[in-house]
Amino acid sequence: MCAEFQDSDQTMDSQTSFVMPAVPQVIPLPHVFAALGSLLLLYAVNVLVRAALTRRKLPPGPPGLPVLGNIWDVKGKAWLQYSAWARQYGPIFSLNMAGTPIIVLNTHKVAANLLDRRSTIYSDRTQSVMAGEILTGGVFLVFTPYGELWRRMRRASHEEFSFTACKKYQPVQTREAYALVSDLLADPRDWREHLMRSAASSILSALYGWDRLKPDDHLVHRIHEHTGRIASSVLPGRFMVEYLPFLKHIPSWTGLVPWKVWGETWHKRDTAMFEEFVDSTTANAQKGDPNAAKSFVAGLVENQERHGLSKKHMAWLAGNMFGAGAETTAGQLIIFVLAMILHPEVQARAQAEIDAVVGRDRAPTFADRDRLPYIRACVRETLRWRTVGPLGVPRATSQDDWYEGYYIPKGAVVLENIWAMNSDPNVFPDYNNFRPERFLDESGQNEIAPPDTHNMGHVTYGFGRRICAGYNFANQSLFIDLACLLWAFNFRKAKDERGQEITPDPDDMRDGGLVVTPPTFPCEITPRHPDVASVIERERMHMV
Ligand code: HEM
Repeated sequence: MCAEFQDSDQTMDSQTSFVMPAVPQVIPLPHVFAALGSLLLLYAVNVLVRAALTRRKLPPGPPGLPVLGNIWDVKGKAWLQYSAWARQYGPIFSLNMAGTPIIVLNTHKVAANLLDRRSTIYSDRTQSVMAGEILTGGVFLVFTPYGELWRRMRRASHEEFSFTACKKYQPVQTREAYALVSDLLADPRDWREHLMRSAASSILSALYGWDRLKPDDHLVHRIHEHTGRIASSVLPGRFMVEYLPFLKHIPSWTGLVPWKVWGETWHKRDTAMFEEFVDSTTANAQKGDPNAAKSFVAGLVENQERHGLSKKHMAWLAGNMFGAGAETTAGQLIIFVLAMILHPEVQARAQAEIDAVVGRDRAPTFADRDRLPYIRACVRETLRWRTVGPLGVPRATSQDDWYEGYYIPKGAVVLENIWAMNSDPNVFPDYNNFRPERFLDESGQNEIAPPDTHNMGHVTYGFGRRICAGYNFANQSLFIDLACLLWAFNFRKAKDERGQEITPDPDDMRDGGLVVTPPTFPCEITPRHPDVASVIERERMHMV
């Protein structure tokens, strides 16, 4: 990490060296009464609204309790519960969350018909007061309501992350992939940590032009804390203000809303941190640092006027890219390792392709991509087989709509059941198998994809105007990482103390708040040939 970041970070800490208010654990009695009163009022309104809604025909769904509806019906792994309901109620079903309708879309066709083809109605997000308004000040792209500001930020991020623009990040992504190979050679046991660090480092380098991150870098720690704060603040039940939004209007100075003071204070601190990153990147680019000059932030600053974004907007846009891109990409890499140890036949075929095209005297590069169709198919299959975001990011409708005779009211929450679509037996009869060749034509050279999957073969990046803003970058990261990992290593099941193979359960996926990943599992990672270390060190030297 360059000195400017460390210095400026210390300055910021010393300026804000106060004790952060704790989030209140005990709620004062008057609040409780106010809350109960409001809840009763809310229920009464909900009953009336619900009664009005059911006169029109919502999509079918599980019956639920009077007034409260289905709020207690979704337990544990929601994507599995939704997929079971999809089998029972069909491609589109609805739930009643105490008056708020939730519409769940379960097939490619219905999701594409609504989210892609009627995107003006389905591109808003549900609003979270703490995460969307207080902690991130309304400028976090993932949560920003569908409107003018979202459009400006999205256009700016597209210019920096389009398929063509993303090519400028290939050198840092290659550098990170080679560094990952070195880390795994030195310390294969901590493989999961290395994958996480590598994904974070790759995206931070692209955003700010930073050098490779060290494992204990304090800035990464701070940014991860920021992401964790946002992820935990959207958990249901964490803040009462989500159920009683009028509470947000109580001024902070009254001392009655310590949770608001907490959120506002962190918003100020995070804004200062992200703005500092913009300043340092701009300074480094002006000094002639080539990575800073090519970075996402340098691009934003250069076109700031045309994009119509303030410094704060740009700072948060970059911060959001990290939050949305680091753990998701790392999670898919972990899923890939799981697939490799459970499907050695796929691993062998992928390695044969790499040996034929790349050989052993050099490591893979992006220039090999066109000649590695099976590796490209492995990327697609990794994203289809298990996904870090099985239900995507919730949408909200911005006006009433009707679809195949069903009424979808304005303000309904809409969920894309990516899990059900990626494992639809009508589209992928052997959906539980990891079989990359499903995405190749008979020649084995060209990619094929089922309809309504945006030519990707899976819908893991979502749909329509709010489709993942970083998918080109993620696809590039996954390609170069998979190619280098398969070039360098054999992945096998680890053995226990009695010499028995340990087989991880591919269905054991855990919800970590931000991403869904397999729990930690042991894995044996060994170099494929004696020259891996010397070749990768030589490649890394050439990159400096
Ligand atoms: C394999 C890794 C990734 C997966 C599986 C993933 C998945 C998703 C999904 C499902 C959404 C919601 C789409 C929707 O509403 O239909 C999303 C949104 C988003 N993603 Fe990704 N993502 C990944 C990597 C990245 C990366 C690397 C970046 C940044 C460089 C990124 C930035 C974003 C942003 C900013 C949004 C919000 C877009 C908006 O609301 O307009 N993602 N992503």
